Amino acid sequence: MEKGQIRKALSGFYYVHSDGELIQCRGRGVFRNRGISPLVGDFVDFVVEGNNDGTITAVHERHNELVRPPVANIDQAILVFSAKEPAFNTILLDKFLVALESFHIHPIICLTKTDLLTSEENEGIQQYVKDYQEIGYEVIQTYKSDPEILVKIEQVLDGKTTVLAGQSGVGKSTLLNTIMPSLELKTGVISEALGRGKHTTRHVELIPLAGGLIADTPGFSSFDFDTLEKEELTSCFPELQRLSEDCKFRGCLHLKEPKCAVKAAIENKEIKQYRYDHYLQFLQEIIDRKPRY
Ligand SMILES: Nc1nc2c(ncn2[C@@H]2O[C@H](COP(=O)(O)OP(=O)(O)OP(=O)(O)O)[C@@H](O)[C@H]2O)c(=O)[nH]1
Ligand SMILES: [Zn+2]
Repeated sequence: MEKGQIRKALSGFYYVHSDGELIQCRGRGVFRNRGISPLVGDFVDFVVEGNNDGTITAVHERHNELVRPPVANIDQAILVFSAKEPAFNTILLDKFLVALESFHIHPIICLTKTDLLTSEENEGIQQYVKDYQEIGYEVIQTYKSDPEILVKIEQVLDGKTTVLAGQSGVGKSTLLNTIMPSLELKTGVISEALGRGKHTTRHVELIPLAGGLIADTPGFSSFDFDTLEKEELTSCFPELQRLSEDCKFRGCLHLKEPKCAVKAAIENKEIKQYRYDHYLQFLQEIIDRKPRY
């Protein structure tokens, strides 16, 4: 029995990477019966049968998985956000950050379309960049055909499995094409109107790049708070999480509890008011959510 990782799935075959080779494997019938379907990114056991062919016999436990693109065991996401067109929006940014944190996918913020900013607009944006860097997020700034982009993200990609995430039109495909010109993804096509993205016919593949793996299909373009519990929200805001260790009560939601370190930090202007406001807004969305049965 051998071990490897599924790097690509196509027409009923899984291409398992093992010892520097790609072995074409079939899934076993048992997967279909149990409703498990192997995903790109899965670490698997397989048996070799004949010349570079094999059968997957077991799928190892997943660290996480995404639906769009369908890929498992992701370390990090490059969260693509445009500085303009569509406008930079901290609520949406925080929503994506919370989503990724809740999936245990490390977010890296990539600000695109910086070429569209006037110097005045850029000043405003740079203030936000500073805010997010102070929280601890890495922020990469770039624009279409930025000749420096690979240098900027090389270190980030090294040793990690990365996906690109972000809302429609922010430049995800443009960025992927710049770092991997051989992909030739279509850009600027508004396809969501038909209810199906232009990427649905593409098969996701994990491609080696700069010492890591990157999913060739961007995705993860929206998120609601369906699966998040209100007690988990603090941990999705790194600066609140750090402070909450000093809150008097375990499970403090930082609303009106006495001796709350988060409220104190707001008073002292140690953390940004808008981040706390977004925390409150998301908390309310979770509280108002219809119970799931
Ligand atoms: N001016 C400018 N335009 C850009 C930049 N990046 C992307 N665009 C344009 O923005 C539009 C959308 O870019 P895409 O790369 O298709 O965006 P996307 O995030 O892949 O969009 P979806 O596939 O809908 O999710 C295209 O017309 C791009 O040419 C940039 O840095 N500067
Ligand atoms: Zn508190």
